[in-house]
Amino acid sequence: MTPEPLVNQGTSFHADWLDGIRVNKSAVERRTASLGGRRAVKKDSQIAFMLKAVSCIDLTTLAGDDTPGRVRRLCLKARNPVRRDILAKFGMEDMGLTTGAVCVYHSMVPEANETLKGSVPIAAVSTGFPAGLAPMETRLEEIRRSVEAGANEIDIVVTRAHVLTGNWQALYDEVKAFKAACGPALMKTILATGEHGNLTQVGKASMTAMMAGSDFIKTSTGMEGVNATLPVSLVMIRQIRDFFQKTGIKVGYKPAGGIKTAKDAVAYLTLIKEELGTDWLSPDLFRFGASSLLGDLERQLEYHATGGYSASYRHAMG
Ligand SMILES: O=C[C@H](O)COP(=O)(O)O
Repeated sequence: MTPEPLVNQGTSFHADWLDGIRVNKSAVERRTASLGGRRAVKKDSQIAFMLKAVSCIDLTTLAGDDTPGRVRRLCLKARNPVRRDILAKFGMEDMGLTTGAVCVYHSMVPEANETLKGSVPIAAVSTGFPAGLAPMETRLEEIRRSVEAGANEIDIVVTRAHVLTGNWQALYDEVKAFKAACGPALMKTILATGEHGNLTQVGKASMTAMMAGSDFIKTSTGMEGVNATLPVSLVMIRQIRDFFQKTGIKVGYKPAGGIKTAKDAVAYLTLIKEELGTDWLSPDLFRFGASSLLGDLERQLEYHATGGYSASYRHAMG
C-alpha cells in the first residue's frame, strides 16, 4: 500500500532566516571529500545500505521518447526491484521490498497508475519540467491534472531567475502556490542547484522552499550541466537540519541526476546518517532520483549474495 506522506504546512516568510546563511565552499568540500572513498563501511552494513538505497529510489524515466511500454516495464521493476533469489540469500524475499516511487512525466501517470494500482507511489514531474518557464497558470494546471490522474507525489521546478536575482519573496510565493495546487500530494521542490551560481544561494533557496511548504527539497532535474553532488547535498541537508531545529518539521531530501553506482549511494546514505541521523534513512524522508542506479545496486547485491556477477543484461532495467 502507498504510505501516508509526511506533510510540511510551511511557515510564513522569514527574511531574517536567510540573512545568516553563508556557505564556506572549501569547508564544505573538505567535509565531503572523504565520503566516496571510505572503506570503513563493513560488508554487512554495505548490504544493509544497498537494500535501504533500493527502497529509497524514485525509479525514473524522463525522456522525450518514453513510451507506455517503457513505463510499464519501469513500474514492474519498481514493484520487484531485486531478483527474489538474491533477496533470499539475505532472508529478505518476503519483506515486500519496492522502490520509493516511480517518477515519470505527467502524460505517463495513467499508464503507471494502471500498472502499479497503488503498490508503489507515483511521482510526476510537473510545472513545465525541466526549465519551469511555462506561464504560471499552465504550471498550476499541470499539477492539478497530475494529481487527478493519480500522482501521489509532484516534483515541481522553480524559476531559477528568482534565485539568481535574490528575489526570495517571489520564490516563496511561487512554491507556496504550487503547494496549494498539490492538495494531498507530497511536493518535492527541484531547485536546479547547478544553475544557482554559488552554495550560499543554494542554502537560501533551500530554506525558502521549506518555509513555503516543500515536503522534500531536491537538487536537480537531471538535465542541468551539474546535477547532484555531495557538497551541494551537505549544504541542503544542513538547511533541513536548521529548519527542523527552528520549526520541528522534518523535510525530506532528494539528490537527483548522475547517481549511478552503489558506491555513490553508500556515500550519500553515510552523509545523511552522519548529518541528520537515522530518522532520515527512510523513503519518507530520503529518495534518490535515479534512472540507472538500481541496476548497479542489484549487481552488487548479487555479488555479495553469490560471490560473482551475472551478465549485465540480467539487470538491464533501472
Ligand atoms: O530525477 C531524476 C533524474 O532525472 C535522473 O537522473 P539520471 O538519469 O542521471 O539518473
